[in-house]
Amino acid sequence: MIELKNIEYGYGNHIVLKNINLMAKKGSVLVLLGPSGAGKSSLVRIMNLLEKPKVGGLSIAGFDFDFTKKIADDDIRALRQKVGMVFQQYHLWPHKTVMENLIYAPTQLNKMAKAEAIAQADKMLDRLKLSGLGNRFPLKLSGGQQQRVAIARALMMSPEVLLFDEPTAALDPEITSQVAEIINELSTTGITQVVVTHDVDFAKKIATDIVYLENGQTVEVGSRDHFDNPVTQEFKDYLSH
Ligand SMILES: Nc1ncnc2c1ncn2[C@@H]1O[C@H](COP(=O)(O)OP(=O)(O)OP(=O)(O)O)[C@@H](O)[C@H]1O
Repeated sequence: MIELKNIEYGYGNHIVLKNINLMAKKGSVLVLLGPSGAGKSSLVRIMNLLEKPKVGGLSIAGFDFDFTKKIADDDIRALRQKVGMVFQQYHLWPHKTVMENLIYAPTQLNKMAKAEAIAQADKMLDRLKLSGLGNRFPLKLSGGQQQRVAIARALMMSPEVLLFDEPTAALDPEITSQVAEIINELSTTGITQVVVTHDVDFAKKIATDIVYLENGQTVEVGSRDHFDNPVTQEFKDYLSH
C-alpha cells in the first residue's frame, strides 16, 4: 500500500506539485498520466525519496515518512530495499556483466552469500526470458533486453513496490507489450506498481488505477474505467489527442 498525504514540492521557488493526496492498494498498478512537465516524474521519485518534499507525508512498504522532519540516511537505504525503481534509460552498470548487475545489491547490501545470489539471479533471468545472457555486458544487449535486466535487478531485492519512470519510452511497440506482460504478471504476485508513461495504449494494458496530472495537481483519479468514462474535460482532451 502507498499513501501520499498533502505533498507539496518544488525546485527552488518553482512549485511543481501542489496538495497531492493519493493512494495505491497492494497489488495495484497505478499509472500516472499527464502532459510534459505535469510533475509525474517528480511524484514517482518522491516515492523512493530521490526527491524529498518539505511538506506532506508518505506511507510506503511499511514505512511512514513525515516530510516536515529530517529523514535519516538509514531509513532511506532501508526504504530502497523494499521500493525498487526502473528508469527509461535502464541505469545499468555498463562495466559489470548482467549477472554482476543482478547480484551486486543482494550481496553488498543484504549480505546474501554469492552462490545463493547467483542461483536466485539465474531464476530471475529465466523468469524474464534472459537465460544465457548473464555473462554479457549491458551495452551489448538490445534496449528491451536491458530494460528486462533492469526489472530483474530490481526484483532481486524482493521489493514490495516497484516504481517505473517512462519504462518504455525508448522501446518499440512489440517490446513495450512484453514489458506490459511482465508488469501484469508481477501484479498477480502482490507487488504494488506505479508507472509513469506517455503511452496511453501501454497504460490501458496495465492500469488498475489512474491518476491524471496537470500543472502539478491531480485532475482525475480513479479506476481504469476512467479510460472509457473520463470525467473531466482535461482528461477527455488528453485521451483524444
Ligand atoms: N531537477 C530539476 N530542477 C529544476 N526543475 C525541475 C527539475 N526536474 C523537474 N523540474 C521541473 O519540474 C516540473 C515537473 O517536471 P517532471 O519531470 O516531474 O514532469 P513530468 O510530468 O514527468 O514531465 P515529462 O513527461 O516531460 O517527463 C517541470 O516544470 C520541470 O521543468
